[in-house]
Amino acid sequence: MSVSDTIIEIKDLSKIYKNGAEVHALKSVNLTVSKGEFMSIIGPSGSGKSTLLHIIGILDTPSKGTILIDGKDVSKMSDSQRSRTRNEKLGFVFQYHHLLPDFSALENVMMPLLISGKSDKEAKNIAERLLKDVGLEDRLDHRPNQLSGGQCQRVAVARALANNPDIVIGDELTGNLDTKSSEMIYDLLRKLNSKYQQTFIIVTHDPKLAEKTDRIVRIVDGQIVSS
Ligand SMILES: Nc1ncnc2c1ncn2[C@@H]1O[C@H](COP(=O)(O)OP(=O)(O)OP(=O)(O)O)[C@@H](O)[C@H]1O
Repeated sequence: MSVSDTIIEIKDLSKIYKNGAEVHALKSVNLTVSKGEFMSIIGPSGSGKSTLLHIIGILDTPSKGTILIDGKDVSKMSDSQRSRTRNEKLGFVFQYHHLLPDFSALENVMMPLLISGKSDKEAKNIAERLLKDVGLEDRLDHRPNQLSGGQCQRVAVARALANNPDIVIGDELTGNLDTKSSEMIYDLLRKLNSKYQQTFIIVTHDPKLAEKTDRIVRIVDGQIVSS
């Protein structure tokens, strides 16, 4: 693998939470992720999956070790550089969709594009294309309460892709959905991964869903035990 194929490089990374009893949530984790990988992180409850995902998403900082995103050391960045990198390079989908209830599907996907300075017309074109990609071209004007749970998550996926991030992160993104809708979302992610060549990193409890990804990273007690 050449250096330019690497999008995330994690070296000797540890996370210790110190509120009350010390918890060693991650212990000397090493992980290299290539551009365009479709990867899942699995492991028992409390094993450190979300902690690792939050550090990759620049939502949290390691206690020790380094994380390079696209060759840049995130641990050495100022707060404003961290925010900029997060906005430019990362897209997020969480267990709950966090869509704005008073806005339509189209407006929810347009929102991050308008915030990043796109014109109304550009934002609308991109949002329409992405909502078509997730199979919701006939639901553009529906608000979240007029959509099913699976459809809301599909809007959330379209919104995460709006600013064309290099890395899309999903934390138990199908945790509230039934098996059929969950599988549909994973098949959709696979399709988007092939179409846009973005890197997908998804935390899940469900080994059957993880099987749908190209690489499974298994964490037990803060350590990667297989990859
Ligand atoms: N903010 C925090 N403060 C203190 N301890 C924390 C904090 N967040 C997580 N932990 C602890 O760190 C460990 C790893 O938690 P983490 O949420 O990363 O696990 P997880 O594998 O994602 O679990 P789950 O599958 O149940 O969501 C756990 O023991 C947890 O109690």
